[in-house]
Amino acid sequence: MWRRVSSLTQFVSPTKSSSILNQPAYTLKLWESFTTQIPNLEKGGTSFKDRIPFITFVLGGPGSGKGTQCEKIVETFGFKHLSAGDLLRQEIASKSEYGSMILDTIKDGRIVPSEVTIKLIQKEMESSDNKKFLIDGFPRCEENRVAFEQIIGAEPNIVLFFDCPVEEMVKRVLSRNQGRVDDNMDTIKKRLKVFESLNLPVVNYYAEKGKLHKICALGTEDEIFEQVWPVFAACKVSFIVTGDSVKVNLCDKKSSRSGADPGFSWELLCLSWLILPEVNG
Ligand SMILES: Nc1ncnc2c1ncn2[C@@H]1O[C@H](COP(=O)(O)OP(=O)(O)OP(=O)(O)O)[C@@H](O)[C@H]1O
Ligand SMILES: O=c1ccn([C@@H]2O[C@H](COP(=O)(O)O)[C@@H](O)[C@H]2O)c(=O)[nH]1
Ligand SMILES: [Mg+2]
Repeated sequence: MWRRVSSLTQFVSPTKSSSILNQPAYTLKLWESFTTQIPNLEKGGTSFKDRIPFITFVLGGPGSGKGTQCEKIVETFGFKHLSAGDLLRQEIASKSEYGSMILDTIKDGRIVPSEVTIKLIQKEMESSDNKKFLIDGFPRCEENRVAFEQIIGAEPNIVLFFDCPVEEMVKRVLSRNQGRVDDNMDTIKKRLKVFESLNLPVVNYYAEKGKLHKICALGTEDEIFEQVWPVFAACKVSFIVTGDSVKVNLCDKKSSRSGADPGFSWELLCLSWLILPEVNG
């Protein structure tokens, strides 16, 4: 038996709401893709295979902290992290047919052909049980973006953009010390040019579509995550169907955070009215 979740208004904070997530239709779709155990109402069960992926693109210049924040998002919200750069570096390490081309391209700060990168991302997405993906450092240009939509047949639900001053990015990359072939001044200059001329148009495209969440990438890692957290927190609600009742749990990490508000929970409100049939009368 389904029961309407009561007292949802306590979670609703309209003043903090994000424009895109305010739309009921979008919210419903977002919910379907974000929840890991959403009940399949028609079949009366949970269909993991049929779940729609929830895709987050994570964008920002070299050294802006994408990878660092992705680790925190994974830890807190259980996403699968797919760093396009890491996938390409794995190709180099495995000496695959594209390995030397990828190495030359990365050394020169250029962009690897879309088909190569997307094939690697696609393989990871298809083989993952997790359907919530953080795609880090991709798309790098408009051509990447269009090719992803065509090949994967999906658009991102959310786009994060880590906005960082150039001097800070250079400082971070030069002190990264991970032995990357592109962490040197010569390549950094090229990467920054590519970022400005090719990455930023993608960022602007998603801003115009209302999907962009711009994060100020200055500050400590924790301070930055304070801005990232609310973007996902409103979606992180798990359903536990137990017999004739439905429990809704807000993000379990909420109480451990200092001073941040989860933002809003229009999702919960919409769920109350749209998803859960009121069987109990
Ligand atoms: N908020 C921060 N303050 C200071 N240093 C940071 C911060 N966030 C990350 N770093 C450090 O900066 C370096 C670059 O961070 P990270 O690798 O996460 O960036 P990135 O955006 O993934 O870069 P790239 O695009 O080159 O892969 C790392 O050494 C990381 O430890
Ligand atoms: O989608 C992508 C992602 C990366 N590259 C190339 O790899 C390097 C390093 O990428 P990071 O995200 O900084 O790890 C990047 O400069 C490009 O040369 C790519 O071509 N396409
Ligand atoms: Mg990175």
